[in-house]
Amino acid sequence: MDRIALPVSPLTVEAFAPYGRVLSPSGARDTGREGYDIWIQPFAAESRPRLQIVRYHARPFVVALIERHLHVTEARQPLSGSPAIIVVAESSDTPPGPESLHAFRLDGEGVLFHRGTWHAIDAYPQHGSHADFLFLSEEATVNELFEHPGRPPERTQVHDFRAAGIELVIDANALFKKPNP
Ligand SMILES: NC(=O)N[C@@H](O)C(=O)O
Repeated sequence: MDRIALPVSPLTVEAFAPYGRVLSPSGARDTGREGYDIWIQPFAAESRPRLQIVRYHARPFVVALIERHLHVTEARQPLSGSPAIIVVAESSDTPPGPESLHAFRLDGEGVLFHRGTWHAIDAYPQHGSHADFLFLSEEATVNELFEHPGRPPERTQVHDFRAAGIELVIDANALFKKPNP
């Protein structure tokens, strides 16, 4: 098994742009009224939206499976629990290599994936027992994955690094490297 370390990058609008948007009230508002600003986010789904709360339990910082959803721009907003690390790669028809994966730490700010952005099926709580997220997806994608887990999904593409003989280990130490002043 080839063991490859994945450094963790600070979550910034620019750094995350290839994978999606950071959900934060930044830049000019889109609409609103006196004393009330609205930033419209480009969420898109081809079936009914599905709002979920997802609890990621603490787990080893090892990435085995990644996936991408072809018919929804999935959104995740931290709710409670520990900051958590997500692993992403740009949308591509063929699965990305380890060199194309990037890990980001979500600590308060959420993200909206571009359609088809590859992501680890897990998020990795940095400490403690779990990390809870508000999770916006679509009914058809979620039902395929969780109501019919034995059936190969049509709306989601999955890739198994473990089956390819690759063990991806998130480099948690990089979390503590402060950006250069
Ligand atoms: N939970 C959910 O709707 N989808 C997951 O497969 C995911 O992490 O994208």
